[in-house]
Amino acid sequence: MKIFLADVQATLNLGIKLGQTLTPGTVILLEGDLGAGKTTLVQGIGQGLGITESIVSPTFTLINEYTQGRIPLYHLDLYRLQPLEVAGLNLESYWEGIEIEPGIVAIEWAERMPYQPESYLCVRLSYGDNSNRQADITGLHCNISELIAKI
Ligand SMILES: Nc1ncnc2c1ncn2[C@@H]1O[C@H](COP(=O)(O)OP(=O)(O)OP(=O)(O)O)[C@@H](O)[C@H]1O
Repeated sequence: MKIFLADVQATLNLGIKLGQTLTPGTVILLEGDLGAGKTTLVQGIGQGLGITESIVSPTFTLINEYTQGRIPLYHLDLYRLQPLEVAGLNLESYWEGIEIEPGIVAIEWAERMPYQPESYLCVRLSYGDNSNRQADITGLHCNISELIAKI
């Protein structure tokens, strides 16, 4: 499904709806060029979850965890890593909920993952004309039609 995002608020609004709708254990793979709007979407997800802390890209910390919302938000950014380094991170523990409370796992630069979870939502953001953006939402083994009906 393709969604036109006319401005920053439209990107935030999409994230807000996702944050209000998604269930614990959902993995969102975020793809798109530099500045395509990945972090903005996660900021919207945070708002939708009721997180009031400011959400910044974890480019250097790799993972930021926010636990004050409806369910936890785990925000990862793989930009600085090579696939082999990603492979050593044991990211599965985030979506399998091992030793953590299950939440939403949002992964920026998911293209760098050498493997993917068994089920996920993928949001690919791209530049449109006049500096707007487009989101292309796909999914694997997740009920995407039910989700899309809600957003
Ligand atoms: N729909 C939109 N239309 C126009 N500008 C937008 C839209 N969505 C987000 N932006 C703006 O694009 C800029 C980059 O957004 P953001 O930082 O979220 O991108 P990013 O994909 O996370 O970048 P990076 O790859 O560098 O981490 C920000 O200034 C943001 O406000």
